[in-house]
Amino acid sequence: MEVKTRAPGKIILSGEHAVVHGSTAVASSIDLYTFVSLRIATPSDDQDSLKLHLKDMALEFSWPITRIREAFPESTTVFSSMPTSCSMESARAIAALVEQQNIPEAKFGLAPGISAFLWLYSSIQGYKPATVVVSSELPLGSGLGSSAAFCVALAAALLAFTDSVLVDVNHQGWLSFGAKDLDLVNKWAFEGEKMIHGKPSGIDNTVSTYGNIISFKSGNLTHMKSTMSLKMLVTNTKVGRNTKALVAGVSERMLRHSDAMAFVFSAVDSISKELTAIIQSPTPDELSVTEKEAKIEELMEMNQGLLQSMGVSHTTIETVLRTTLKYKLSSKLTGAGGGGCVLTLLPTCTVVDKVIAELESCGFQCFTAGVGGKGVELSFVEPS
Ligand SMILES: Nc1ncnc2c1ncn2[C@@H]1O[C@H](COP(=O)(O)OP(=O)(O)OP(=O)(O)O)[C@@H](O)[C@H]1O
Ligand SMILES: C[C@@](O)(CCO)CC(=O)[O-]
Ligand SMILES: [Mg+2]
Repeated sequence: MEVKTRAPGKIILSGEHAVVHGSTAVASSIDLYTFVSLRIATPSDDQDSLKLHLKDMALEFSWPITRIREAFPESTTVFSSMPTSCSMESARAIAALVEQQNIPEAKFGLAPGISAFLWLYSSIQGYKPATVVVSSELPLGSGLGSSAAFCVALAAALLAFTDSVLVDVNHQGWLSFGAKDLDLVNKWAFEGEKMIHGKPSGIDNTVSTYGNIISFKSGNLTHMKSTMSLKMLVTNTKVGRNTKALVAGVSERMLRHSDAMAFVFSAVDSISKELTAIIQSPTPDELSVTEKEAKIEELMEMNQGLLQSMGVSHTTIETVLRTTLKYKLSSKLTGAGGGGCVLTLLPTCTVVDKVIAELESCGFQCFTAGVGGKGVELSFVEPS
């Protein structure tokens, strides 16, 4: 028996970085997914290793089960219902397991993801030989939550073969988890995110797990009932960056200028709260769709200004802002910034061809994202 899971990426409409420091943020899942398939080996497979295949990168890793057992002598599957943080000792053992794999230098950025995989696997499945295959529609390290989608899809697949969750193995097609099981997937995914981001707020794994549009503050999620359809253009500047380093940079600025940064974070909190109210306010009783869109655009511009003051914008992001403004469109970075992706609100009836052509002539890549779909799902596949 094999299980396949898919977990969506996300966009942050307002509040990235400030959310790490306790402000409200608003995020939505998008219709681009990371897929994980897990096949636990049976005795007839004669397999005594744990294999990880990163399909998009054409990379395959393999660890003898004896090495996994030595690295995690405490690990047993009884822990699968108790999400646990990776200890310093386990982190050292994982670093040694990753080092042995001789990752090509250009792909060193994958090491934190592989470490998260080893922690989640050994904690949830223990010492079983298995093959895990990962593929993704999301650009990695671009602000669309690839790390969270990876951890959520992985946690979901690993938990599907434990007694800690209740799933119907005979169901045909994509299947959702129950509410309690989603909570468990989310908690384990957060443990993985910690190994990739250092100090994540939890918003990315939460929106990838539950889907939809959410508002999030201090670890608490509120599902939003949007009364309008939001159309977003996503522009990938293709400038690589690392969320962990950017989050650490904002925290350092916070330590240097704590009073000023507290005001910045508080302003972001107000922006997210106002955005939450607009997205959910009934139409046309209060505001027309056009009025709502104009308000959202203004809030996005204000949020972008505050992100600049946190030090996480980038010259390429500024180029996207200037270009879209020529077409009277408002934009902000999304995710950790420092490059990566920029969001542009596309108000009703906007013609996008010209702005996309101009952005792509700068070497950027544009696409429109389906906003607010389902969260993580799973599907059981019979062996061929
Ligand atoms: N499909 C995948 N396969 C393997 N590793 C992955 C995959 N997706 C993400 N990762 C891991 O996550 C890292 C990228 O995470 P990072 O948090 O820096 O960017 P992001 O999640 O795409 O953006 P943001 O956090 O701003 O939304 C990769 O370098 C890798 O370690
Ligand atoms: C930059 C950040 O706010 C969002 C990254 O998508 C980090 C986090 O909340 O964990
Ligand atoms: Mg990430």
